[in-house]
Amino acid sequence: MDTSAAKANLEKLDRQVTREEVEDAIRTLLIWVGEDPYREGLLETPKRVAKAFKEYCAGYAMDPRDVLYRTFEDAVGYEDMVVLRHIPFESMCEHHLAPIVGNAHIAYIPVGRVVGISKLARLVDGYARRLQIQERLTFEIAQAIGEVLKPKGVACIIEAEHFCMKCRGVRKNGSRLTTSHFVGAFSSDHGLRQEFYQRLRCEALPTGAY
Ligand SMILES: Nc1nc2c(ncn2[C@@H]2O[C@H](COP(=O)(O)OP(=O)(O)OP(=O)(O)O)[C@@H](O)[C@H]2O)c(=O)[nH]1
Ligand SMILES: [Zn+2]
Repeated sequence: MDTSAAKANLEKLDRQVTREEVEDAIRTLLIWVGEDPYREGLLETPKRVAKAFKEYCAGYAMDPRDVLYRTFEDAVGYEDMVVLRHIPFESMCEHHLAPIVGNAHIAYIPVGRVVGISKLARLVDGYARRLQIQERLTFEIAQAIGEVLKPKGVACIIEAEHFCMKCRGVRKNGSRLTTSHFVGAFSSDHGLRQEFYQRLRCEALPTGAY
C-alpha cells in the first residue's frame, strides 16, 4: 500500500463510524450470502449483530491491566507458585472473525503482594475480547502480569479451538492449539515449568508438600 492510501485509511479509522453505517455493512453482507435483509426474520439482524460485535470486542474500551492494580499484601511470606487453571474464554480470530473458544492457565510467583484471583480471569477476558491470534493473547496476558505485579515469574498456557479451522476451510473439528509464554523465573528454570505442568495435570502435590 502506498503512503497516501495508508494515510487515507488511517483518517477513516480516526473518525467515528456510525451505528447506521455498521448496520448497512451487515445488510450488504446478508445480500452477499444470498439473503434478503428486508425479510421479516432479518429486519432486526443488523442491529443485533452490531450490538453483538460491541460485546465480542469489549476489550478495546479498556486497559485490561487496570484490574491488576488492586493487590493484597496480607500474603507476605507466601513465595510459592499461585496457579489458576481452566479460565474459560471466548475470543475472535482476527483473520476470519470466527470464534476462538478455550481455556487459559496462569501461574505466577508473587513477590510481596498477590492479586485477587478473579482479576486474573478479568485480565484474560480483557485481552480475549479483541480480535486476536492465540500467540498474541498468550503473550499479552503473561506480559501484563509481569509488568504490573513484578513477580518472580509468570507462566501462561492457552488451549483453544478455532472455529475458522472447525467450521470452514480445512474443517478439522476437534483440533486444539496450545500456546505458552513464560516470563522471568519460568523462562530460565526448567524445574519450575515442570512443576507448573504437573499442577495442570493434577498428578502431584506441589514440590515440598510431602
Ligand atoms: N498461528 C495462528 N494462526 C491462526 C490463528 N487463527 C487462525 N490462524 C490461521 O491463520 C491462517 C490464515 O491463513 P490464510 O492462508 O491467509 O487464510 P485462509 O485462506 O482463510 O486459510 P485457511 O484457513 O487455510 O483456509 C490460517 O492458517 C488459520 O488457520 C492463530 O491464533 N494463530
Ligand atoms: Zn481464523
